[in-house]
Amino acid sequence: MQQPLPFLKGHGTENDFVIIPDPDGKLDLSARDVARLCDRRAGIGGDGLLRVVRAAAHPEARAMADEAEWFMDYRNSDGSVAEMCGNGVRVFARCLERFGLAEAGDLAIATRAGVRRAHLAKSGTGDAQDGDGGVTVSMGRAELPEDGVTVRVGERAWAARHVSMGNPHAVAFVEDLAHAGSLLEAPVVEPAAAYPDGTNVEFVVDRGPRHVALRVHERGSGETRSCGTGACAVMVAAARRDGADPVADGQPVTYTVDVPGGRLVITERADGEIEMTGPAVIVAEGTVDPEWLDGQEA
Ligand SMILES: N[C@@H](CCC[C@H](N)C(=O)O)C(=O)O
Repeated sequence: MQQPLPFLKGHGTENDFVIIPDPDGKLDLSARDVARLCDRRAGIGGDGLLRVVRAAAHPEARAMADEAEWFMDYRNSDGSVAEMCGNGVRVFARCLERFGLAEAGDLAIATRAGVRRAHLAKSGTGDAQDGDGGVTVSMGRAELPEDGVTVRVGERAWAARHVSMGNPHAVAFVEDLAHAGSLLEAPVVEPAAAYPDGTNVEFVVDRGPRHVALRVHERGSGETRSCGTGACAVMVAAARRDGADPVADGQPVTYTVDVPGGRLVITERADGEIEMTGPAVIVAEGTVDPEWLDGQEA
């Protein structure tokens, strides 16, 4: 890489991202490059990376280009690719506004899990957390395979619910979030065959009626301060546990989901579509030294 590489840094409920604009899809960011950029000590630092690419310029998104101009190429902090990132898609929408590539209002974003539709409140309106406008995203429908899954941390084990939000989740209701321990290592999820590509794991407690709190261990990133797809998976698992099924009942249901880094409000509509609202904040912008990125030192 010869030229300084522009980047932004942003977060949604403290799930933080390095954002790299690459409209024409010219950059070849290897897993190693991503891991170096996301390194909190030797790099910029982030739970993941969002590359902003025109859908028409990316082989995985070309088929969506008629519906969505921009593709969110999301990578976990270890460099692995994931299908979807819920906090990331809000921050991505905020970035498009920041770059002048989209205006506040409605916009479609292509992801590996399909097109997601976002509604951006105008920046600086002060009508959401962090002094910035909130973003609402239609996250698609949840899938709930009926396979029995167990999550284990040390000596403790919980029955968990398998939920797909385009990416995989195992949701375990626990008595105390501290029971999940340090989460420095990935929880053991069994049977492993239920998740051939690994999984994100959420631990959930009740806070009140239709109000829960979670901790999450993310595939490819470790414990993070928030996971948007995870919060949606938790919302749906909690609703089913509480006997609510909006498609069957013809009634939408809304849960408040607290995460270590803030709060998300999530509605499952009567047509099954899940809508998540939360903050999306850009905190910095700069350039990466190409010599550092290309260098050999770890
Ligand atoms: N933090 C994200 C999820 C990112 C992807 C996840 N780690 C995976 O591998 O599926 C979110 O906000 O949804």
